[in-house]
Amino acid sequence: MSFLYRTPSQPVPEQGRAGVLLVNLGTPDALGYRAVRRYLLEFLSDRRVIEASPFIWQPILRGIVLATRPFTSGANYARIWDRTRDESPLRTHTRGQAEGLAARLKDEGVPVEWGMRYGNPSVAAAMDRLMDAGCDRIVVLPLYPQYSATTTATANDQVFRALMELRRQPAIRTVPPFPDDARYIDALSKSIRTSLSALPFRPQRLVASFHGIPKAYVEKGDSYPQDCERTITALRQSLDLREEQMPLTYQSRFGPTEWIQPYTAPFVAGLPAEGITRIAVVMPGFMTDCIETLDEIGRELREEFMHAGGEEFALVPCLNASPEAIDLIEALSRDSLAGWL
Ligand SMILES: C=CC1=C(C)c2cc3[nH]c(cc4nc(cc5[nH]c(cc1n2)c(C)c5CCC(=O)O)C(CCC(=O)O)=C4C)c(C)c3C=C
Ligand SMILES: [Fe+2]
Ligand SMILES: [Fe+2]
Repeated sequence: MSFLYRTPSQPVPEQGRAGVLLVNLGTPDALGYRAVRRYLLEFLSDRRVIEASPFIWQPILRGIVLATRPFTSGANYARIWDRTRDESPLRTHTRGQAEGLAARLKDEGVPVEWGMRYGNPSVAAAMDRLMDAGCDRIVVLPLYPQYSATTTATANDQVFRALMELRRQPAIRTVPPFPDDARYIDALSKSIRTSLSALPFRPQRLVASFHGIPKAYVEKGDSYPQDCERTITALRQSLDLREEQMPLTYQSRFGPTEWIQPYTAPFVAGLPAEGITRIAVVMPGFMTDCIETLDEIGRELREEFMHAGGEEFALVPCLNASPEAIDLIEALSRDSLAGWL
């Protein structure tokens, strides 16, 4: 294999061709220690995710963390795994979003591919397929509404890493984050209203839980919490809810350092003591359901809330491949395809 080894199998049409690449986080290929370990090793070796010096972090990762975490995470993945498709929900829903978008863009001859920052299908393979379809310009849509260096930036890094191996590079447009885009807020509002109206109880609180990041990253300039604030402010306005009725919290803390607060779990566990025993939880930062929404919130947090005296707990599903999600993804893609069709 030589440097600059990838050459597309199809020529670019004379008038050029645009394609769209959806990029999501990634998920293990299978259940079991080896597959979960491989995924966690790649994920947690990303220096945008763990900024500590690799000389200090890699021995800890390869020693303590990967000796234990694949077992605990693997048990959690086993609870949410789709046994029929033999894959995790994040992969199913990401594929569903790509297929939904492909159907919308088919008549205009715009191919759509999807790739994962960690694991499979890889971003490089997805890029190859677009180039093989004759694309010379690609819209990259990282599936994160709120910007973070730990997600959006590393997804884009992976795209540009793939470009480094191409003799003939396509033009790239990366879709900006969309924390308070009206079309995103509308899709969320609609999905929340539908979920809440089907509940057999009336929640006293609609808790919004976003994935957290280390506080130090924010102090160094990651604008992620500002984007989460923009989302929640727009969402409260759209649903006509006050701050107290729809509090903002952060979940999924990893490691011993301080992360951005308030933390979802203690916040929710403290609600019954204040007379709040019926809640619904929405996770607007996740475009697809995954281990963090279905297991950490849907199981773990539910148990903690009930144990603390809660009576009713509902989970609002993520947008996944719903028609509202496809409308949103299509609109965002078309913004960046402008002038290319
Ligand atoms: C320092 C560690 C981590 C940071 C920073 C982080 C940021 C971050 N992550 C998401 C979205 C997802 N994370 C998911 C899983 C997951 N996240 C971490 C760690 C950090 N995330 C780990 C170790 C894991 C693996 C699961 C586990 O072992 O607990 C997922 C789900 C993947 C799946 O397969 O279902 C998503 C999605 C965001 C949005 C974010 C920062 C804004
Ligand atoms: Fe994460
Ligand atoms: Fe988690």
